[in-house]
Amino acid sequence: MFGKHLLGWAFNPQKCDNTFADWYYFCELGWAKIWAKQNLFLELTHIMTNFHSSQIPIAMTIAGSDSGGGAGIQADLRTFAFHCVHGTNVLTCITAQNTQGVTRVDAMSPESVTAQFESVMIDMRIGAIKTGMLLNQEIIKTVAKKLVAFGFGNVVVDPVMVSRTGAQLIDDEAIKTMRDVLIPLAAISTPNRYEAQILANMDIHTLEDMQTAAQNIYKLGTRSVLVKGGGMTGDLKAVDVWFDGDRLEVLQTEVIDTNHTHGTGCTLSAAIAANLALGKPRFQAVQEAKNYVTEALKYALAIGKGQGPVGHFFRQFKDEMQHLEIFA
Ligand SMILES: Nc1ncnc2c1ncn2[C@@H]1O[C@H](COP(=O)(O)OP(=O)(O)OP(=O)(O)O)[C@@H](O)[C@H]1O
Ligand SMILES: Cc1ncc(CO)c(N)n1
Repeated sequence: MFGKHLLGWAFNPQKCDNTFADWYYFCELGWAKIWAKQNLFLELTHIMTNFHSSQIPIAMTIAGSDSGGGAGIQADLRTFAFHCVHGTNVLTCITAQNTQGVTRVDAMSPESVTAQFESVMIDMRIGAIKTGMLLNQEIIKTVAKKLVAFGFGNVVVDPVMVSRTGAQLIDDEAIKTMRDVLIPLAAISTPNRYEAQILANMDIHTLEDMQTAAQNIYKLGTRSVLVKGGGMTGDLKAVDVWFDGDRLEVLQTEVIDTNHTHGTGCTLSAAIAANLALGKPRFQAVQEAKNYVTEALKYALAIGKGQGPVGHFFRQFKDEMQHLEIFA
């Protein structure tokens, strides 16, 4: 394309939109250089096309919008970008939300969810998908149906049902559908403490409880499960439990002393999906994602009157914004 453009310009300079640099190039360097430049463009176009089709990892988030920008698709897309993974998104609902809570939720129609999903899937090679807030039974069923129709198995299901503070976010019917229909399609499910209590049908207070819950949830059909500890107390806040039918692992990092934990769960599942899209094995994808969340928590942003979001782009913040004292 660039080559053709340059050729057109060379034969008819008035009709093409060229820069002064190109004009100078034409006058000063002569035809031989023009042809060299054209060939360089052709070469670059070739490289870009090849890069496009085979090397750029792509992930998808099927989730809700958070107007405050800390959780939901906003957190997911930032997380994908951090991992140099192109992010696509299927919007399920729009929340009016800030660092203090959610004041309104509007659901997208199942038809819209289907159209968004199909539009992306028929055009791009998606490496991994994560699901977040799916809100109601109809949307959960729609997503499950589409995953089956496209035979897509590399899915991280973050079963957003109960907030970390224990508030139920979706109705009982939707919870049942999540457990019976979507969790069995997951490569990895990532319930928080309260979601794990519902899915495993037990109370969770100790590390042993988290381990038992992980094993119970595995029986629902998910290929592996990570029970997250953010809703626990003390050191267990930074402990997650992994079970894949074979390995039972405890993943522990340091506890970060901050109130600004909004969107940790979204960020974790998006980072897992990004790592899967990068071709990493499941357990490694989870380990690296947990380390990413821990680092992002260290640079959590003290914005708003409530719980601020984690600092997804801590690498840039570390160097450029330290002096602003915005961190938790
Ligand atoms: N204070 C903390 N220090 C270190 N790690 C934490 C802390 N709080 C949460 N985490 C980690 O963050 C990840 C997300 O877990 P969490 O239980 O907070 O998910 P969630 O409740 O789904 O989050 P969300 O707030 O997005 O709903 C887990 O790996 C958890 O261990
Ligand atoms: C849109 C959205 N998805 C997920 C969560 C859970 O953190 C949230 N608060 N908001």
